[in-house]
Order: sequence, then C-alpha cells, then structure tokens
Amino acid sequence: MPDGLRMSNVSHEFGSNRVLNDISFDVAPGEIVCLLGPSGCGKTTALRLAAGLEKLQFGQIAIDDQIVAHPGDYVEPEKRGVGMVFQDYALFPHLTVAKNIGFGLKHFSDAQRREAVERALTQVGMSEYLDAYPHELSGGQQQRIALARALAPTPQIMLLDEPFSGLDVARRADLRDTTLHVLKNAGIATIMVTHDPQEAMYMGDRIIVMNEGQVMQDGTPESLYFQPENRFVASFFGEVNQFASTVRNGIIETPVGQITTDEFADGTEVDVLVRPEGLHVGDSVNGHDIMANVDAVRALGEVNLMHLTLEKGGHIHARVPRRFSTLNQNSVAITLDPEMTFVFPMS
Ligand SMILES: Nc1ncnc2c1ncn2[C@@H]1O[C@H](COP(=O)(O)OP(=O)(O)OP(=O)(O)O)[C@@H](O)[C@H]1O
Repeated sequence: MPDGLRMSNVSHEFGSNRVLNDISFDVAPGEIVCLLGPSGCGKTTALRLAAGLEKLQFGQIAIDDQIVAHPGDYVEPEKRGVGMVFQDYALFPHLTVAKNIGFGLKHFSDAQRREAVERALTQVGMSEYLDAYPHELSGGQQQRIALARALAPTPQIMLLDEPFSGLDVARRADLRDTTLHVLKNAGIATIMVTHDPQEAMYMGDRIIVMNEGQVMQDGTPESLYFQPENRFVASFFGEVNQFASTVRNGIIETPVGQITTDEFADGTEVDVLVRPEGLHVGDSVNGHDIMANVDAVRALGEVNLMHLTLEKGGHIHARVPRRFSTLNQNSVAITLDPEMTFVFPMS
C-alpha cells in the first residue's frame, strides 16, 4: 500500500440520505488534492471521515500502511497523524498564540513543545506573535495560527475545509500562497475542500470534482479544464457557451461554426459546450463570416470578456487576450476553436 491517504469504496448515509456513494481516491505524500463541488455534494463528509470525526459505515480508509477505518473498526482522530484547518479558525480565545499551538502537544516535553511552536510559527511567517491573543490578530493572521497549530505535531496528512473562505480577496490570495508553499515544503499529503474552481486550480496538484456524493472526475487541473469527461465537469469548472445540435454526416453545426466528429452516429442529438476562450474574434475577411455585435467589453486582468450577440440571434461570451481585443468595434467575426469545444450526448 502506498504512503499517504487512501479512501476505498467509501459510502456514507445520514438516516436514509446517502451523501457519499462509493468514492475512492488516493493522496500521495507531498501532494495537494482538492475536493471540489457544489454545496451539499459530500466534500466535508469525506474530509470528516478521513479525519475520524465521522464513523465509517462502508469502505476503507488507510493512512500510510495502516488501515485507520473500516466498518466496525476505527482509529481515534488524535491517533491518525492528521492535521486539520477549518473555515472558522477555531482558536481558543482565552489562550495566547503559543498556548493555542502547544495545546495539542501535551505529550511533548516543555522544551520540545517550545521548539515545535516556534518552528510552526516560523513556517507560517508569524514568529513574532507568540504572546498575542487571537482577538489581537486579523482573520488572515488567525488562520495562519490555525495552520501553524495543525502543522506543529508534524502530521503526515493535512485536511483543510474551505480554509480561506472567511477572508477578503487580498488576504485570501496571500494565505493561499503561504499555505501552498508550507505544505509543499513539508511534503504533507493534503486534502483541501473548496467549492471554488479557481481556488482548486491554484492549490491542487490534482482535483477531484464531486457531485451528489460521487466522483465526477479525478485529474490534474489541466485535464479537467481541457478534457472534461462529462457535462457537469465542463460547466462546473469554467463558464461555457452551450448550443444544442444534431450530428449530420459527421458534422455538428452550431451558431458559432461547425465541428467534425467521428464519435457520434448521425442523428445523435448533442450539447456543444464552448469555453469563452474557444471563441476567437477578429475582422471579417469575406462575406461568409459568422458575425456578432459587441454589447460590452470588460477587462478581467490579462483578458477581456466580450459580451456578444450573434447576428442570427443568441448571446455569447468570448474571452480574448487584451492585446487581441477589438475594443472599438461594433461588430466582430467569430471563429470556433475545436480544442475548447466539448460535445456530449444530450441528456
Ligand atoms: N450530521 C449530519 N446529519 C444529517 N445530514 C448531514 C449531516 N452532515 C451533513 N449532512 C448532509 O449531507 C450532505 C452532504 O453534506 P456535506 O457537508 O458533506 O457537503 P459539502 O459538499 O461539504 O457542502 P458544503 O460546502 O455546503 O459544506 C448534505 O445534504 C448535508 O445536509
């Protein structure tokens, strides 16, 4: 059995509500895996089962070489070598930073505890805050202390549940960066729960997309973004323009151009999903271009989002590198990038 964490065929029910349905995945040492999915899909339950905060009903969980949970047998959370960080920091308000971090290190000698606390605080860039109380710290600083507290016992596994979601944009970006570097340097196997695809792409070596208690796809951020295996992943992972069509002679016609297919039989009704960056805009080169009127252009950093209405009807979004953006045109020609186009049989 490989080191790290392995969940095998795990299912879970609350009463008659089956919230996890036969999920399996591994996390290797040093790997950050994000569990990504909409609210209620079972991410937190999976994390709590890994931590031992919820009793396992079906399947098996192993950490390194040890089975820590299977039905009827169970290793206590504090004996699993697992660190945890939650959204709400969960620091003790009446204890200093040093005592908060040292709280879980009761079995250490005083000298060992002091060393572990100082090391963990250095890892998160907070070494000068040993004697501060939580209320003296900002939300981002409190979350750094929560991370330090989880790191101090040098866990093999780190479990993070929406750890940045209580923070404003700037602090979130900052803490995300620190967390990524600390976890990578420490070589800890990490699961992070998030409902934010951008955050999952930023943090994850791998992302497991979940929906309704099932794993929809498990892969690198690139593979999920560029090779989604189903409609759910394609649309959850990034905005898409969607068109209904029917395959005719190996060709799928859409309002933004045609694509060829050898995957679907003639007459198959399909949904065509096109990422906004899969629609290229430019000048009309002949009288046969697909034209769209420009409704609005919005700068989103390095790219512009163009709101367009096709001359033949239908609102679409194109995401265009700023240097190619035709900001002052009322009308643009559209071409379709087949690499950013995904076809699924209509459900
Ligand atoms: N202790 C519980 N008792 C009963 N039902 C629960 C309990 N905990 C979670 N659930 C239900 O299980 C389902 C999955 O919840 P879970 O918290 O795992 O989802 P999630 O994907 O983490 O969602 P969120 O991001 O909203 O926390 C939900 O329908 C939830 O209402």
